Amino acid sequence: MPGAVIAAARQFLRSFAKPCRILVAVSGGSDSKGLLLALHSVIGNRDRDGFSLAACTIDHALRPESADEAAAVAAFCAELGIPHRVCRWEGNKPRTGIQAAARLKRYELLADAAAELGADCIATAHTRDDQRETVAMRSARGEGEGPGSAGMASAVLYGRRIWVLRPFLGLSRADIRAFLTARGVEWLDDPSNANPLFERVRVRTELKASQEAPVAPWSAAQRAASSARAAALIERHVRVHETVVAEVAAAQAGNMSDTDWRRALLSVAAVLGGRNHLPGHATIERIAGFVQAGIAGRMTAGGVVYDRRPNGLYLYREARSLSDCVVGPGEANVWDGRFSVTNGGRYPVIVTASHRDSQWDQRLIDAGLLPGIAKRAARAAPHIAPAPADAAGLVQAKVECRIALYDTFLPGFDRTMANAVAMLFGREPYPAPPVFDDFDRNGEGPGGLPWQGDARTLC
Ligand SMILES: Nc1ncnc2c1ncn2[C@@H]1O[C@H](COP(=O)(O)OP(=O)(O)OP(=O)(O)O)[C@@H](O)[C@H]1O
Repeated sequence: MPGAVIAAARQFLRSFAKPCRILVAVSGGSDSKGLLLALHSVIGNRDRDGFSLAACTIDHALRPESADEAAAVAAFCAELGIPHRVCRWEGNKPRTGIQAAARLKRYELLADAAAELGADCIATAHTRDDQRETVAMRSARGEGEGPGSAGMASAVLYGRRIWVLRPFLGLSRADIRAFLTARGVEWLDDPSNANPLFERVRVRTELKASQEAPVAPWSAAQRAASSARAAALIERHVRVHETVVAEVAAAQAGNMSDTDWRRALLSVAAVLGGRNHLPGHATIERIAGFVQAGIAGRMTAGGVVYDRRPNGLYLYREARSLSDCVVGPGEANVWDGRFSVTNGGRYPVIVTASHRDSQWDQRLIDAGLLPGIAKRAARAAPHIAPAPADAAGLVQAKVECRIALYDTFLPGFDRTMANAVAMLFGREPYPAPPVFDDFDRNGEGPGGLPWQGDARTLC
C-alpha cells in the first residue's frame, strides 16, 4: 500500500514536540530513498511548519562502486532541492568484524554530518522486515532469553548527542518499494545484501522460507515499563560510592527472581565492569546462584567482584586485566571502558590502576565502606600521573565516569533506567528525544512512539 508510506511520514512529523531539521540517512537503497521522498512529499521545499530536511550518505569505501553510488544519491537529493553530504570512511579498515565496525563508523559520521548541517535528529529507514530479522538474530544468539529482550527501538540516542529515529519500523519493504515504483523512482540493491557470509542475509533467507514470524519476548511497551520499575528499584536499593563501589541493601541483596531488579543489578554491574552489554545467560545463572545463596563470600563475573557480606552486597571492578592508557595533551581517551579522561594540560598523562600510595582506600573508607572492601575496590580505581613518570608538569586531567552500556547507543525505552544509573554515578541525565514518547516513569500509556510498531504483534 503506497499510501501507508505517506501516512507513516505524516504521523512521524506529528510526533515531534516542535518542528525541527531532520537529517535523513540515505544509503541509496529502496527504504531510505522511500523515507526521504515521503518526508519531502509531506514537508515540501517550503520548510512548511518549520520542518526542514537534510540528507547524508556514508561511503564506507568497501566496494569500488560505493563512491559512484553515493554520487547518485547526491544527484537525487539535488533534484529534490535537499542539502546532502557524502561522508567517506577514510583510513584502515579492520580485517574482522567489518560490519560492526562499519556500523559504528556510520553512526559517528552521521552524527558529525547532522552537526554540520544543523540537524536536530537523524532518521533512518529501518523497516518491519529489519525488525523481524533483528528479533530472529537476537533469539538465535540466545539474547532473547536475557532479561527484558525486546526488538529494535524506534528511537535511539547515539553518543549522548543526537537521537536516531526510525519512522518506518511499522512498514514493510514491499510497501516502500510500491511507493517508489508508483513515483517512478529507482533504487540501488547493495550486493552485500545477498552475501550469505553475513548473518543478517542468512536470517533473511531463512525467514523467507519459514511460515513462522519471530516473536520478541518483550514488546517496547513492556520493556519501557520494566525500565521504569527497574529505575525505581535502583533508587531505592542501590548506592554508589565514589563511582567505583555499588552497595545493595541487605534486604534486596539475595533477590534475583524479580526480572526488573535483576536487569537493574546487572546494568549497574556492567557499568562498574566497563561493559557495553549485559552478561550472557549462563553467567547470569551463575550470579543468581551466588547471590541467592546468601553466603558471605566473593565471586567474579564480567570483570566485577560480587562481594557478599552480612550487611549487603558490594560490587566493584576486579583488579585484573587493567591496561594502562596514555592521553596526549588536548586529547581524550577512555580507560578500562569506565572513565573518560580529557587531558587539559601541556604534557601527556598515563592512566593506570590505582597505586598503593594513592588516596583511594581512604576516600572509600571515608565514604562509609568497610576497610576490606575499600582496599579491594581501590586497586581497580583510576590513577593519573604524568607520562613518562619523571616528566615535569602538573596533571590537568578531567575524569568522567562512563556508562558503556548506554553512552554509545541508548534505546528510547531504556531512558528512565539509564537516567537512574546516570544519577548513581554522578552523571547528568541523558537528553530527551525531540518526539513525544510514552516512556514515562510509570510506563503507563501505549508505551511507545506513535510510529513504533510492536516487535511482537507486527511481525
Ligand atoms: N551507507 C549509508 N549511508 C547512509 N545511511 C545508511 C547507510 N547504510 C544504512 N543507512 C541507514 O540505515 C538504515 C538501515 O540500514 P541497514 O539495515 O543496512 O543497517 P543495519 O546495520 O542493519 O542497521 P543498524 O545500523 O541499526 O544496525 C537505512 O535504511 C539507512 O537509513
